[in-house]
Amino acid sequence: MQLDLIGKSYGPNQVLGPIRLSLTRGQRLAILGPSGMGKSTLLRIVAGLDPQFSGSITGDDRLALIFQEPTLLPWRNATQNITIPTGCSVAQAHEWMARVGLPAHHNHFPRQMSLGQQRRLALARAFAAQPDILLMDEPFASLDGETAARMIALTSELLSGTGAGLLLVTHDPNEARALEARPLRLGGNPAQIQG
Ligand SMILES: Nc1ncnc2c1ncn2[C@@H]1O[C@H](COP(=O)(O)OP(=O)(O)OP(=O)(O)O)[C@@H](O)[C@H]1O
Repeated sequence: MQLDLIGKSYGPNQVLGPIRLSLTRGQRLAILGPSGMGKSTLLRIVAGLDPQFSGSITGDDRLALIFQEPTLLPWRNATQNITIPTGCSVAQAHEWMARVGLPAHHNHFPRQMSLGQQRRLALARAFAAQPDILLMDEPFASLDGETAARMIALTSELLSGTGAGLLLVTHDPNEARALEARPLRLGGNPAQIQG
């Protein structure tokens, strides 16, 4: 994936300036910066969710996206939350659930699962899509320290096991360090990557 961003504005407000990013399988990058700096805006552009920017994105990598909220389907059980969006088989969904530590939750609905379990299900769903690059927007926020540390370790293990790359958006440099992601700090107005 190669991003050549010239700029991104919301109406008259230019949020992002020129930014070049390139990322491939096996590489890990973290976009750091304070609240409101444009981190989520940048990730949404990379994810293809926001076509309204000037510049270009090239590459045919398969992407999977994880937001802060697990964004699960409330009326589908855990297995269907993986099979429906990814098109994988039930057996594959169950295998991913086992890998994230949810072997006994096949028929649970999201509301019957803790936030930490829902996050693990979202992680299983993302990997079931067999991404080349995983895009994550503050995925460990609002988890207690121990749960966040376990999720980070699990994410790192699955990235290494599958060879997927990572683009992580976070305000927390410790998360980037724990995931061995190269930190890129957004700053300035409009925001760019600072030296
Ligand atoms: N849909 C929108 N319309 C107008 N302005 C927006 C929109 N989305 C974001 N912005 C503005 O763009 C700027 C960057 O927002 P963004 O959410 O990308 O920042 P962030 O670094 O991800 O912040 P946070 O860490 O708080 O999530 C902010 O000033 C925000 O108010």
